[in-house]
Amino acid sequence: MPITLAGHQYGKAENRVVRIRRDRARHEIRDVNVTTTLRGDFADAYLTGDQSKVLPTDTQKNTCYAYAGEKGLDAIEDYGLALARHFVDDVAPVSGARVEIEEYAWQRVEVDGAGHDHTWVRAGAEVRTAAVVVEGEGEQQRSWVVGGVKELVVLKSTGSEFSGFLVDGYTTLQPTRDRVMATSLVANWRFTGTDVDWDATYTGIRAVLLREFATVHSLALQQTLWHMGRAVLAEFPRVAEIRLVAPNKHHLPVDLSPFGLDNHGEVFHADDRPYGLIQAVVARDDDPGAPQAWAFGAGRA
Ligand SMILES: O=c1[nH]c(=O)c2[nH]c(=O)[nH]c2[nH]1
Repeated sequence: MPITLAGHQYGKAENRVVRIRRDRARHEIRDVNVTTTLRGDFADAYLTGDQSKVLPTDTQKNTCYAYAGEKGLDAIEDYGLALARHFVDDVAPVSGARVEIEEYAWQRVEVDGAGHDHTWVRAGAEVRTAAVVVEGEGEQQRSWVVGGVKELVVLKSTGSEFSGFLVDGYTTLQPTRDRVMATSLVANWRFTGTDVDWDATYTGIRAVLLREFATVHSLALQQTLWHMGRAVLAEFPRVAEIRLVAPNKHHLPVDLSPFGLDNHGEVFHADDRPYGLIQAVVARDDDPGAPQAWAFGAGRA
């Protein structure tokens, strides 16, 4: 019975790196979670137990910390590119590297109307993300950068309806012209290149996603996602494609009539599960696509 090792990759997941610039009165903080994944000439480690080509995952962890110290840690996309290029360029058996980063934002504590120099409070629930892939050597080398945000939790208390849907013998849902719509958005956008003002683009895309969620009168979460994705592509020429995943966090009006009360559409049960899961990929017509950019590791989709 012929059996082959059909695929492999390995790396260090979730290196928690905090870089604080303390060489000035006003400190700066960057707080990230980094996952490295290497592909290459590593089959022997699986097939015969020969480790001679294996760069230990412990070394990969050390490299994440060393690069934060040596090269600094500013935009996570740049940090990811530097790490991925290092593994591919400087470690012989590595033919491809993928670096995934989550960033936790901190906001300066306000004291007497001013942001404190060295004290922060965690900002927002959402997490900025980046996934960088570098493959190949020299002239043949190619890179892909996917920026993103996850756990961007939003809710609108009107301006959303859901009606006119297909009805069959199992349908019980009543159409509504006015409902609460809420989601915990995951958005990932693939850049056309690496010459990008990463921080400004992140701030801009986040703002466009929120603006569209707020201002589109929604006939369905599907339509809202389409408007969000289309607006990002229209306003950010360096984005080739955006992928959106939105759990529909249902808010169900509670029947208060047993208590002799009218609800007036104001009291809801925030349902935990099940939830609708609505997804969209919005891309430019002339974009050839890049499946290499999307192979997420670290057990995450
Ligand atoms: O925005 C929605 N899209 C759906 O596909 C759907 N299905 C459902 O039951 N509620 C909703 N809401």
